[in-house]
Amino acid sequence: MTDTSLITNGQPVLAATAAAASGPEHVEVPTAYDAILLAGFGGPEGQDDVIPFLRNVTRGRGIPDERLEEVAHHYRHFGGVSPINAQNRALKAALEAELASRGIDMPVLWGNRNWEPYLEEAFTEAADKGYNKLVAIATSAYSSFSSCRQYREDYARVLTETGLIDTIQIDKIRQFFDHPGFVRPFIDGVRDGMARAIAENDGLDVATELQVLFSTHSIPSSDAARSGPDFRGFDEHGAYEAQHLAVGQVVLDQAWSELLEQPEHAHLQGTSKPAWKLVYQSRSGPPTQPWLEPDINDYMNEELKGGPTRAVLIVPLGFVSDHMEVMWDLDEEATETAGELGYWSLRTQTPGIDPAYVSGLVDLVLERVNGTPKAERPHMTDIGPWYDVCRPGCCENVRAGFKPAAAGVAP
Ligand SMILES: CC1=C(CCC(=O)O)c2cc3nc(cc4[nH]c(cc5[nH]c(cc1n2)c(C)c5CCC(=O)O)c(CCC(=O)O)c4C)C(CCC(=O)O)=C3C
Ligand SMILES: [Fe+2]
Repeated sequence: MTDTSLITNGQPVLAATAAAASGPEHVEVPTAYDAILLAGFGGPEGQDDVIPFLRNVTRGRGIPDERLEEVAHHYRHFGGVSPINAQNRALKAALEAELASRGIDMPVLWGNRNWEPYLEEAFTEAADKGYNKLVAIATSAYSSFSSCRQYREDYARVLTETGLIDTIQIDKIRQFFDHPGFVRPFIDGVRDGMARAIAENDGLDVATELQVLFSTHSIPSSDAARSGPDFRGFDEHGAYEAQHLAVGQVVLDQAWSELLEQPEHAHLQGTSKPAWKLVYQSRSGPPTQPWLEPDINDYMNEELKGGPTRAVLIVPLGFVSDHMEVMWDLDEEATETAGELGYWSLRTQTPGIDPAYVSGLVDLVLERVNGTPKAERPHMTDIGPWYDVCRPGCCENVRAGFKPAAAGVAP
């Protein structure tokens, strides 16, 4: 008999692992998935889309249109067009090309949480084509409500609304913050960024005058505390902050050692790496609600100002592509703050469609197809490899309350 408390989305998880009371952490049993679901955030593609898009993002929270219009100005500034849909179209094409080049016959369906093409369309297309077992790639690398659980809740909501909850099984690849495919583009960006900082700032003392700012999306502190499974013993900022700190350290260490391998930088042997700091951006919500800090601009204005800093590298560590938060909050605002302080600054690349990232995502899918044992799964921090199946209560939103989620252990 199967234990029905162990469900992905109303269906028993693989029988081989259903015996464990808390469900499987890593599904080490091959699974014949019919298709990949690329699950995106979605973004507006013109001025008329902006408010309807923001209503979707804030669905169920009853935020008045006047307040949404305040948020809309970032989008309005860029003609009402978010770059995110074009980036997901490019990622879908790149995944298809990578799969084809490896001779893997798996279709890629694309659906967004907040804009066309919606998850509804992707699930309906899957059902029409008889694809009943899907493995999801959500375009978000870390553990938190916004970057993990909210996708899973939307799979459950949409499968329920479309009446497909008992037909389609959806699983997900593990959060990939420390997978080498995701980390490699950041290492390349930081290594090359340090080289440029040295080349463009005469006599720069890297150890004291260059700062590496790893930036990620701030989230409410209550979400941070609930990010990841609580039995892992993370501190009050949860898995979200711990994952970023661990990845930032790896990126800087690896970028530094690759820089020193270059003959023109060999003279840096024996000197100290630049200082680095995890900072946050894109805070929203009422000022009374605590969110993760420090904000990247506050950090420069309050901590770096008046010190020896001459150059900053801004590394968008929390982001998979150059979407609106990167283009606005980093390339406009943080870059302006750095300029006002007289700093040279450079924003380094996101993974986008970097070949390492694309092939890493395909490797992550194949882990699930092949049931790769945990011990053989690549991971660059001690925190990973992350779970295939989210743990009970993982990444819950205490503000919004409990909602059912697919692709995890219930509840
Ligand atoms: C952790 C995180 C990621 C993960 C990073 C990743 O996935 O890479 C992410 C991604 C994104 N967030 C995005 C846009 C928005 N996020 C909002 C609101 C919020 N995000 C939050 C967190 C995150 N968000 C939170 C805690 C809120 C407050 C809502 C609440 O209290 O629960 C709002 C509402 C307005 C506002 O509140 O400012 C908008 C418009 C876009 C699209 C960008 C584009 O169009 O290019 C993307 C990819
Ligand atoms: Fe967001």
